[in-house]
Amino acid sequence: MISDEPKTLHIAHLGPLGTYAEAVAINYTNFLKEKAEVKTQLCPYPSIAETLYAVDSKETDLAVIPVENSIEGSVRVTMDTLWQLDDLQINLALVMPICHALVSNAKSLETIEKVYSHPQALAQCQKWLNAFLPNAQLIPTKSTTEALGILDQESTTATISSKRAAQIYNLPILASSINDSPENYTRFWIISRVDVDVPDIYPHSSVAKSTHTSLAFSLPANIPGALVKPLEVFSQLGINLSRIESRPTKRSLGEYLFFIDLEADDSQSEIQLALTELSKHTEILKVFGSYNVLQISKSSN
Ligand SMILES: O=C(O)C(=O)C[C@]1(C(=O)O)C=C[C@@H](O)C=C1
Repeated sequence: MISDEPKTLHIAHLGPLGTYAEAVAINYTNFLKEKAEVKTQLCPYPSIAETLYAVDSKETDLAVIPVENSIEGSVRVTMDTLWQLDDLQINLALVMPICHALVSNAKSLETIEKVYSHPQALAQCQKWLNAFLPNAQLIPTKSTTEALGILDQESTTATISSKRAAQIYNLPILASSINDSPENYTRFWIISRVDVDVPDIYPHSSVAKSTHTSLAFSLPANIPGALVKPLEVFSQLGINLSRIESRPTKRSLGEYLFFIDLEADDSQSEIQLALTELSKHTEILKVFGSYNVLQISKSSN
């Protein structure tokens, strides 16, 4: 018998409970419920790489992954893992305002000896940490919530987490808005396998056309001008780049992969032409697809 029950979409995100990635997944789930009447189940994973492996191995349909932060730049593990995997595509970008808090049972800042958090969060609060906790040991964790469980046993320990996480774990906030710039945003991508039909969150609107396309490539040879040729393809076709990042190929020192975001939709004829041209000047070319960008409101984390 064929069931009329809508399929439940499983969405992988960095856990445990209370991460920023989970807050983004909740927002995305609300969009899906409202616009496409889809059921979802959130699936926390212990690391960002594992959320991508979950989609790749068909354990989940989608993954929410952090890509880039306005203070600290790219999330390197995201780029490195995306490059390793094939057949994944970006469906949507969500930009989340990030407001960090210092969470601790300590009576005052003076008694704090250790601060745990995700390296991105520690880096986004460097100046504040130098100014207010110059002697504290900074300990990187896999997420901003991984160490929240130990705070009840350790009164000289703190974490950098969201206000929402402090509420979920019922823990006190010792200092709020501790990121070095109040304009702190992280861009996340919603990733699926290319063969998965992801519901359209704009079914009845005119916002159908995608605004961005992302891709990555390696170069055929490490010679002068090797990067100029691929970049010229975009300038000659009048396609604007909104981001370019390099990562080591991990094959030999000084060899790089390039990650590029374009302000265009890959169904446009210029982009089709650009991709054909680009394949002539690159060694491996991976196109992660076209998507729209949505802003999440400040009250969400
Ligand atoms: O640890 C979390 O809460 C995350 O969702 C990860 C992450 C990141 O990797 O950038 C997401 C947003 C913030 O920039 C800090 C950490």
